[in-house]
Amino acid sequence: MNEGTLQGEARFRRRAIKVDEAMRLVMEALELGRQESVPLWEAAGRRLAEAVSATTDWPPFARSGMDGFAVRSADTALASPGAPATLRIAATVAAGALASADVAPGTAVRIMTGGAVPPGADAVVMLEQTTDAVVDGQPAVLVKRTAEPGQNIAPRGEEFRCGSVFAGPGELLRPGHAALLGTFGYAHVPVYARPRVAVLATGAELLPVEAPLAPGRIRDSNSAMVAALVAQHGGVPVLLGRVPDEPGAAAQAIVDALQQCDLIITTGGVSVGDYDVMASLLSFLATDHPAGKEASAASFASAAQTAAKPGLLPQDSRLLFNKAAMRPGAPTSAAVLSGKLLLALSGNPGACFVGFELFAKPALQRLQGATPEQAMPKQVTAQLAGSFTKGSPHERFVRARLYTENAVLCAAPLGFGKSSMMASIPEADGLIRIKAGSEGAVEGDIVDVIVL
Ligand SMILES: Nc1nc2c(c(=O)[nH]1)N[C@H]1C(S)=C(S)[C@@H](COP(=O)(O)OP(=O)(O)OC[C@H]3O[C@@H](n4cnc5c(N)ncnc54)[C@H](O)[C@@H]3O)O[C@H]1N2
Ligand code: MOO
Ligand SMILES: [Mg+2]
Repeated sequence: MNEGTLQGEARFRRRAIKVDEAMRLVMEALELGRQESVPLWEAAGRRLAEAVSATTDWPPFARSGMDGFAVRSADTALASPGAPATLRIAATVAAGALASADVAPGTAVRIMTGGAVPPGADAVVMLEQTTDAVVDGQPAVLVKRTAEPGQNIAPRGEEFRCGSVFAGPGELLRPGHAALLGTFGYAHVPVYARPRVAVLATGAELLPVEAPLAPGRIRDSNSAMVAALVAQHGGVPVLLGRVPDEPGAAAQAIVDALQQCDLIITTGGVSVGDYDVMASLLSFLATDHPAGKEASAASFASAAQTAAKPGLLPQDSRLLFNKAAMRPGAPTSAAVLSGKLLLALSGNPGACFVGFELFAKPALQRLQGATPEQAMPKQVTAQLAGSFTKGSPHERFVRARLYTENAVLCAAPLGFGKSSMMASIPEADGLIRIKAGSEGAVEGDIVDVIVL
């Protein structure tokens, strides 16, 4: 593939699809991700891959809820402060031990919180409601009140019956689940694996972060941002660095990424410029490509020098979209390559950020076990604080700060919000959706906002 064809393919006709449709296509293209077993200590924050159930009744034995005395409630039926019941102390039981004697009529067992209630007892009287005594030279206790049957005892199986399911596949594990998993002996937990996400920057102008600036060049900031977003949303970023706008290099990097990653994110080179390498590579999947789908697929394969890896492409490969009716990020593209999702985000940092939130974040959630509904961006309505005009007919995603005033959620558009700008990205709490076809929105309007 020479520069001439690259130019021709990049200019290949593209049809913009609505953002909601694009998000749906991405979601439909994804299967649930890989599963693995992780130590309990790492399980919180992951989604479960299999149902987990109680492996015993819980509590596993009748437990005392107080420090005090295990008694037969009938022995205390007539007790009062003036005429306490006198019970001989038959044994003492700490948590973790079993009493050496049962509670026979006229006796009590001294018991600590968490101790197993001995046979015979049906109530625990708290220490504060008793007085120590000695009767016939034997230790005894005076109980000054009637004990109700069951008082201060957690019966066996009160919370869980053995075998009952307490969390199902796809459920997001919270610290409370960790407590239950620990209780029921799950030292390892079946969860969805953290997806490995290839992060590849395209563009001959890009320098590594550590390099001094040179005329006309800039440092690659998208890789760092995308890697941070991937990690924030549960994935493992695999940094593939930068490739120049050269189809062979880009295709080879992508073919390598397919072998070690679950999802591929590229940035840059998706527009119609002479050197927009991703647009050119993806055009091979378009069914109405001038050269024909097969011919252009072959050109991708040869660009990637995949001869040594037969079968990797173009099986199970298709274009999902190569233009979305949105700004920023109109040229954002997505494809399935060898069964894996490739998201080609715009190089402009603002558009790259928005593209990640709309497409990559949901994809990461889905790969980690979320249902399509759970995976989609969380959207709320808010009152627009400040007006916003727009020129293009496309739907607009405006970086915004969110705050509440008089119990109303407000969204204030941030400055420096152009596609090429990044100053407002760190401050953004949400993306205001300004409807397609509108000329904008005015202060006080109720708008949809994607919460970041
Ligand atoms: N004639 C047209 N020109 C452009 C159109 C159009 O429709 N017709 N679309 C514009 C829109 S909208 C966008 S968005 C950009 C998309 O550009 P690309 O995705 O092709 O990205 P590049 O051309 O590679 O770079 C754009 C811009 O971003 C900088 N960049 C790229 N990669 C990085 C990186 N890793 N870190 C930091 N900055 C990066 C790059 O230097 C450019 O300044 O196209 C418009 N053009
Ligand atoms: O679609 Mo672009 O990100 O507006 O400049
Ligand atoms: Mg470009």
